[in-house]
Amino acid sequence: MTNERDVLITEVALRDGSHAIRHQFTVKQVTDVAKALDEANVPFIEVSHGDGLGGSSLQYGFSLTNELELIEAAASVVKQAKIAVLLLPGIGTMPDLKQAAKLGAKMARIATHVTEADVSPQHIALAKDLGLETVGFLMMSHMAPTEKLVEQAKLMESYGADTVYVVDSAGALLPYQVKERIRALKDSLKINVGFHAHNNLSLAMANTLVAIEEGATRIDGSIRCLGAGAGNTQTEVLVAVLDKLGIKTGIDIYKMMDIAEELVAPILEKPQEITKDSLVLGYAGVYSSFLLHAQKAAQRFGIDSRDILLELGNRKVVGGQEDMIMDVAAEISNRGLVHEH
Ligand SMILES: CC[C@H](O)CC(=O)C(=O)O
Ligand SMILES: [Mn+2]
Repeated sequence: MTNERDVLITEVALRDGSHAIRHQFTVKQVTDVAKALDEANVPFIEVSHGDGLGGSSLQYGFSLTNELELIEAAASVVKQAKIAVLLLPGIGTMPDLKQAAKLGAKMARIATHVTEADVSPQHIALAKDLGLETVGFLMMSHMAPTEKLVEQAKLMESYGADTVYVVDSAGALLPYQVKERIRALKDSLKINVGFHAHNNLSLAMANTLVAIEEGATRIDGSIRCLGAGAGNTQTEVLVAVLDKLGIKTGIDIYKMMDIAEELVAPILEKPQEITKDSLVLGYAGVYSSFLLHAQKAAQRFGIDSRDILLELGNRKVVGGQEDMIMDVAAEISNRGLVHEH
């Protein structure tokens, strides 16, 4: 395979996909998938709890396997790929990042809400000090106007990030909105621009292509759509589409198809598709990682999960406010009782 790449893909199934399987990855699953992705020449493979380093908790869901063990295992089987880790300041800590680097992580993605880049300077600086390739990851990008996004991206650039990502956490952005955001970042930043999609409105591929057209060179995908909500841009499909467009990823399409079919499909509890709930995530602009939490709350209170998700969207609830999901479910359920009597 060639190492000539126009676009550098980060495969996120072993991190974003953790949400979809309730953080139940085993060491064997992670090593098998990471080794195969490495052999397919994927340049970056992200491994962490779905909510990033330190995410294993009552609030976000306990991991079956300690993520540090998963990171170490993945790092031990890759030859050319770099292992990336996600860190949300406030969930993960500086010691977590140091430990991940010691175990073989080579890229740190520091994620904040789109209006809160100013919580990330210490983490970005530490990642750089550790010699890691450093990415600023602006989540829920649909919630801020483009000027705000640019302001926040510039902050991350000033802290030392090598790349800033527009992250469509809810899968809520429409193609023209992606176009405007990526173009504005390309016009305002000197560093790389990246894009991370969720497929809740079936727009992940279209949005990713628009982002690339506007100059994004760092792109996330999840193989077999193993990501939160309806998953991300499906990596093996993206690799094929980019190949048809003459855009080089350096990734082996046949190997990616085989990994999707033979290694990743069996990990899924059910095939990834746009269900009524994942559609509502995109429609209402809700964090994709809230999906299973909302379904659990709906079951507990005997209510429709779509009502919970719509209300979370109305309230503009963001990452870190997972406890609101139960609160909202309880309120909806109480309101229901009031109506009945
Ligand atoms: C909770 C972290 C989140 O899953 C990061 C991410 O992939 C996103 O915001 O889309
Ligand atoms: Mn995501």
